[in-house]
Amino acid sequence: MIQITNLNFCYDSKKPLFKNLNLSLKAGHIYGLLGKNGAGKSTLLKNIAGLAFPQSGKCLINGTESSKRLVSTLQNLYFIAEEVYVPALTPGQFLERTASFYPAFSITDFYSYLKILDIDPDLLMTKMSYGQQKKLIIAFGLATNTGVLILDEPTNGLDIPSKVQFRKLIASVLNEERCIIISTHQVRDLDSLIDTILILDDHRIVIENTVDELTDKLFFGVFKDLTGMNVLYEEDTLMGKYAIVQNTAGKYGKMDLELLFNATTTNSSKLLNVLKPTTNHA
Ligand SMILES: Nc1ncnc2c1ncn2[C@@H]1O[C@H](COP(=O)(O)OP(=O)(O)OP(=O)(O)O)[C@@H](O)[C@H]1O
Repeated sequence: MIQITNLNFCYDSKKPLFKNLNLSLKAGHIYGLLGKNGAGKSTLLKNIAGLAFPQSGKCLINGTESSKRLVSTLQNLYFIAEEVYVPALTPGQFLERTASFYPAFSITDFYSYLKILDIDPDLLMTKMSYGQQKKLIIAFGLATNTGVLILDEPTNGLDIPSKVQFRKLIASVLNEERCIIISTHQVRDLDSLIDTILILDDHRIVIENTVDELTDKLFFGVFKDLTGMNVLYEEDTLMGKYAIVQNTAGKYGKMDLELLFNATTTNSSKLLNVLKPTTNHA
């Protein structure tokens, strides 16, 4: 659905942000995009959405370059930026003016999402708190029913009950035709939701694996003794070593996204070598 090939992008020619970045995203998945501050997550999402333009390389959505900003592409794409800005309209007025840009928009879904997220449909959006504004835009984005839904740090500003509702809603709107990409630092908010992990580091995507692929190859756990194991990353804890080891025994374990992120962004070569054979760029 989304195909990025040899993407080169920089804001300042002396500081390239992406160097020949490649990525392939399919419908029917929820992708979690992780990376350190300044790694370029928001910029990558903007390139996908046709809001930033590559110096070279291509970003295709269903075979069309998103930088062309064709109506057919834009009406099938919704991008929720990290910072939301709202006009002085009620949700109903906002819907009347903008929903028609999205042919698959569902008014029923919109009001139902507002109810679930506890948003007053009659309140002026500018009179809402930041968290309420963000939830309103999320409700609108989900109701567009676009094939591509991009959310940049969606849980920032959401309280705990709203995060729970957000997770439920996202899981409920995924279908075989929809590709959802979520960038986040709040890994604990989303680790049960994301089915494929993307880690952006050092100008490229270093991890592009499903959670199943990762838990097949890696085992996450606390160990008293790591002798004889292929230790890929370890942190000291009071209970022993919290480590990622190569899963040679085919054991089933739960992935710890935070530990994976720390491993990838500190010293990743051993870990990446273990993942290499199954890294899927299809
Ligand atoms: N409009 C812009 N003009 C110039 N430089 C920019 C612009 N937007 C972002 N940058 C720079 O590009 C780099 C990547 O920024 P970006 O916001 O994409 O990173 P990020 O991974 O989303 O960061 P964070 O996790 O802090 O939100 C940063 O060094 C930032 O300063």
